[in-house]
Amino acid sequence: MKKIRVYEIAKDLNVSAKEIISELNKLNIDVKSHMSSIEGDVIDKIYNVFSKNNTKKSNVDKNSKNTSQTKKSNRKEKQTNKKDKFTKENQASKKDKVIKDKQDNKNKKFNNKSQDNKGKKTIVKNKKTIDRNKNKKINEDHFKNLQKAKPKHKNKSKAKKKAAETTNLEGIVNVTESGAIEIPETIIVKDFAAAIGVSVSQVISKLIQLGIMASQNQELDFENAELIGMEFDKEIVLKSEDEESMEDIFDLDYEDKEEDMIPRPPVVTVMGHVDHGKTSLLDSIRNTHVTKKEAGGITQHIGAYTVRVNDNKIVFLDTPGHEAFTAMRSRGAQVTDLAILVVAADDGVMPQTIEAINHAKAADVPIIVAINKMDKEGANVDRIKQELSDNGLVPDDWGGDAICVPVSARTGQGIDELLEMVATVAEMEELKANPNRAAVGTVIEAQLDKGRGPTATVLVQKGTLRSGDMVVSGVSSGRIRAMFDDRGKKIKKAGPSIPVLILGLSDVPEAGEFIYVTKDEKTARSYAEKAKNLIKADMVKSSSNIKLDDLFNQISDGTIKDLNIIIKTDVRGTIDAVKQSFEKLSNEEVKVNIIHGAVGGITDSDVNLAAASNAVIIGFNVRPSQSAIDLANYENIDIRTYRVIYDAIEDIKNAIKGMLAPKYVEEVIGRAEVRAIFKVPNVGSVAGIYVLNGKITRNATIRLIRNDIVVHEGEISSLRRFKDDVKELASGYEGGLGLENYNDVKENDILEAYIMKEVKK
Ligand SMILES: Nc1nc2c(ncn2[C@@H]2O[C@H](COP(=O)(O)OP(=O)(O)OP(=O)(O)O)[C@@H](O)[C@H]2O)c(=O)[nH]1
Repeated sequence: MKKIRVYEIAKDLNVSAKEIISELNKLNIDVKSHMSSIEGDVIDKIYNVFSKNNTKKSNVDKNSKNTSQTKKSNRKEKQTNKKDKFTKENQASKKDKVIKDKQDNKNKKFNNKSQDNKGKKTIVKNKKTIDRNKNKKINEDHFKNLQKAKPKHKNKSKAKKKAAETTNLEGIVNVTESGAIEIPETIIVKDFAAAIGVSVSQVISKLIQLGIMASQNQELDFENAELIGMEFDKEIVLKSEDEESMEDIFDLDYEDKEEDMIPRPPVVTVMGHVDHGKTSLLDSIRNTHVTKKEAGGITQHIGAYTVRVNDNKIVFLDTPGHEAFTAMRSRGAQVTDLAILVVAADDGVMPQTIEAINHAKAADVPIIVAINKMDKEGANVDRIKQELSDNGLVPDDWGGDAICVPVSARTGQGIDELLEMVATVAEMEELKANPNRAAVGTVIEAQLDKGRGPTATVLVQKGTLRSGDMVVSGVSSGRIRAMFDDRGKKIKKAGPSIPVLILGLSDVPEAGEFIYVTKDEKTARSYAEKAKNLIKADMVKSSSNIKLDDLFNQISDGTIKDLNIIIKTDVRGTIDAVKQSFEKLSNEEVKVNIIHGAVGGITDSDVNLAAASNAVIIGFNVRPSQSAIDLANYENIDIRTYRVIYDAIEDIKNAIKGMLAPKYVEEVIGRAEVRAIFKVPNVGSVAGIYVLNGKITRNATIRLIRNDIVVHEGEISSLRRFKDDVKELASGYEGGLGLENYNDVKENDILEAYIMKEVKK
């Protein structure tokens, strides 16, 4: 039988899930949350309660079946419904009132700048005729431009570029042969206004009439854009994805000629098991102290440092060591020319040592082993060499090709020799790059700095990066406002293999993402915009996947329970690390899914996603906005924030314990004797009791024992001491006790109180 979730009906009826639940409860139908589902005639009943017309209901039917209809026709239908709502908004029907009340409440609750929609609507109405005439003129001019820019020849990208020069919306908007305007899944309000050739304020006014408060820089989804388009008599269609790669379209990278290449410094990653001394080794090499400053004493972020050995430079990436950072570490190995594998001489080859060996091997990166903590008692080089051999890394003095150097980060023993080995191996690798070209690099780490905005550590790989260059990395673009080297010194340029911290990006880029210098601002912006739309489309896809049959069926079958998590962090690299750690907590009964991860504070849209997919939100070093907190309270969404990953893992572990089908055992907490019976009008019998042992609590279940036989079992309806309601009565006290739906209590009966206690697995 077809099932529909409460929130889906709420959405369709445009009322809150709470209202639906309360109506269902009135109908004696037991539903607990917006994720509960109802079926059969209950669906009809609830639609009747809300006096819904049949068209709407059949929409939900169709959506829930989700079979034959294409996405496009669904959209069309929804659009027609919305359009109806939109144009008939002044009719004071009951439904409209519900919608409006809800909207007003929402605005009051979640939008600090609550506005008087009514007033605005009147103004818009009066201006409507004038606006329409004005629009006509703007539209005609605009369309002339767009039509002019419409591709007339076969060379797609050239035509696109030309179109963009006129519309300044390259990569975002196109005009089809039939004159329809192609837009992506989401579009910025001001871009949309430009695309349809009306003023931004006109679009915003229409949005307000739809109950959407949006500024010119906010995003509009396709459905609303389509609706607004109709108001201006424009056909809006969804743009199909390009198959050409973004880098090709924007002409951002190319192969260098051999004769342009010159030697560059090696980039080295230090890897190894937790606490084997990676940070200490780098400290010893750089002679600074990093460990003390780190939260929880664990290296959380990738840093990069340049050191000088004789006349050569070596660049070190300080990759974090704990298992939680496996994903980041593997990224580190990909930009790396050489890996130093730290193995503590007193501890030996451990799981993460093996993992590190595999990462380096997969990336085809040579490994130098630093056998650390040689100053410690119990340091045993031969044992370590044996263990390395057992794991496919045969030391050179044992006939293999793995160079092993015994060191001590504490005393400095062997450090010079280690660096010399690095320089020698790097020389054999003949590492080269062309410094005279537009720079291409990789983002090693990125974060949101309170004072300076988005910052990124970039490892330049080709060309020379300069302060003032226009760059783009995924969705983030901007002109480099300032550039610093690894010692915090402001610099003007950086060549191949040099790590730099850059300021001036629009957003926090993703660690592991390429960063390109572009010829101008327009190219960078268009690239970033396109990347944003691609990601958004992916997110829409993946979030709707979560809501669909798969998950739903799995949960309702009871074959699997899912814990969905949304992660928000201050640093991009943490997302993958946390994702891995959390997903490892999955077991046979609970599956942990990270459904979304992003950098930045916890916003309303995170809460909405959590509500739609029944997820909890976990933040690292970020906080929810006030409106997200309000919305989360309203939607009953759990938001948890942490500073250290391990605390979060601990909490999730416990949450999982709670989610595992709990086992309960009965625990008797006390006994009382009935010494008198009182008849209370409108209430029934109340037993005057004396607590013999333990205690009687208000939430306990009572077993009524008469002559050693259980004659009744049930809940307590009242528990009093003198005239006051109490939560419990302790041993030796007297009081009054009423039993739910039971009046046949007799003197000398024994009341045994018990609770059901969960047994943790
Ligand atoms: N005796 C001795 N102790 C060392 C040496 N190197 C590191 N340690 C100690 O080992 C502990 C771990 O060192 P870290 O440098 O933090 O290890 P790590 O591998 O960077 O650890 P994570 O960042 O947590 O992965 C610290 O207490 C260091 O003082 C060494 O050569 N000799």
